[in-house]
Amino acid sequence: MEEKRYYKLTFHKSHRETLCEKYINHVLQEGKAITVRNRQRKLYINNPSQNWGGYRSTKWNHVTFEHPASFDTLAMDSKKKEGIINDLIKFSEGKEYYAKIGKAWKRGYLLYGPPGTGKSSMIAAMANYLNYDIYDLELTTAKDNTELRRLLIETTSKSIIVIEDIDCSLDLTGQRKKKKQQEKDEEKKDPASKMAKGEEESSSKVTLSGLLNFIDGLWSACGGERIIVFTTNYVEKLDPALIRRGRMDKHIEMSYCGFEAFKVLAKNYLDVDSHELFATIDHLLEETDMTPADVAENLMPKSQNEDAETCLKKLIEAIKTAKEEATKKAEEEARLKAEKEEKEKQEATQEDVKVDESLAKDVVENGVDVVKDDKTLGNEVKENGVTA
Ligand SMILES: Nc1ncnc2c1ncn2[C@@H]1O[C@H](COP(=O)(O)OP(=O)(O)OP(=O)(O)O)[C@@H](O)[C@H]1O
Repeated sequence: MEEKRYYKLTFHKSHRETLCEKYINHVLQEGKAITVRNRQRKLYINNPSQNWGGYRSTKWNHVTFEHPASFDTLAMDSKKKEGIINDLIKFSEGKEYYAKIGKAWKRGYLLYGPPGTGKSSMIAAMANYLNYDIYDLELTTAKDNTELRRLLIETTSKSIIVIEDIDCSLDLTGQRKKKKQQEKDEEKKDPASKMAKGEEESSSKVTLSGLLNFIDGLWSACGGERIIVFTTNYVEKLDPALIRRGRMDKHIEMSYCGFEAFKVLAKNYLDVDSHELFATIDHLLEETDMTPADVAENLMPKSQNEDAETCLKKLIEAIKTAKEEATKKAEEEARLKAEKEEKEKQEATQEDVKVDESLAKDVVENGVDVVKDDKTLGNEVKENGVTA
């Protein structure tokens, strides 16, 4: 049995009011805050449903969440960062507000940007900032919408539910309408294909509507205080229904490393606030797309002998190389494009020649017609002339 511990307070009766009204309340609130602060946060990962049955089995496996990322270590534009922090604070303190406006206490974030720009780091920073658990939902592991619902009902409040690379998880992209049309066309040609597909679909599919229901549905009102995060490298591929405001309330672009983001990394990795090489780096980063992950990798000292200056020089070389590669790539792309255009032009000319040839043939034939027509006309004129 849990040991019950207590403290005995002795005080003069003149302090009775202060003690009962203020002090005890303060102690209770501090106690709760300490419990929250010391709570070990967890990272949950969903189990495939064949492992759900049996003794002690669960839908989610968990490990202790110990990612060190924070908003201080996150390299991005400071105003943008501040905006996100304020948004999170407003959300986490918004219980009454959400109740007042009649909305479930949840918020959706869409994080998009190229690989290595810090989407995962941002999620970790959010969880650390708010002291929330993370549910890393692997959609392809869920067999269908019912399983998805059962998984979500088991999530607890004060949590971030993450679906990474949503564009790869399922066929939830803007392509679905085109694909449906294609399928319809195929079915018209081969009705048997419909049946085969039906079986396939029922064996494993979380659908777009299932996912939308997951975001909007009634379940999300149970317990509240949940953040839903989708990440993607290709925001333009996603179905607009999935990311419209109200579902994904805040869209956050994680972009290539700018000078401000670089300064955060330089401070974190090298403990340097300013350096004469900063101006060169600022200039180079303006012209070159480099992810914070690449910048960080170059800034990290690889041996005891590498000091801040060596690492900054290393970074300058890396950006220059990246710039050269980008230029070469752009030139190659331009060359291929020009080649393609030239080929298309030639094909069009050949097509024109063919058209000209067949036209010439027609003209020869039509020429005969014209002669014939002329004859007819001549006759008519003659006749008219006679009539006249
Ligand atoms: N904005 C950033 N601030 C600080 N570190 C970053 C940032 N972006 C990337 N990094 C560093 O690069 C590593 C990879 O970044 P991260 O996994 O967060 O990127 P990602 O955008 O989620 O990539 P992917 O799309 O491939 O999952 C991180 O561990 C971190 O060290």
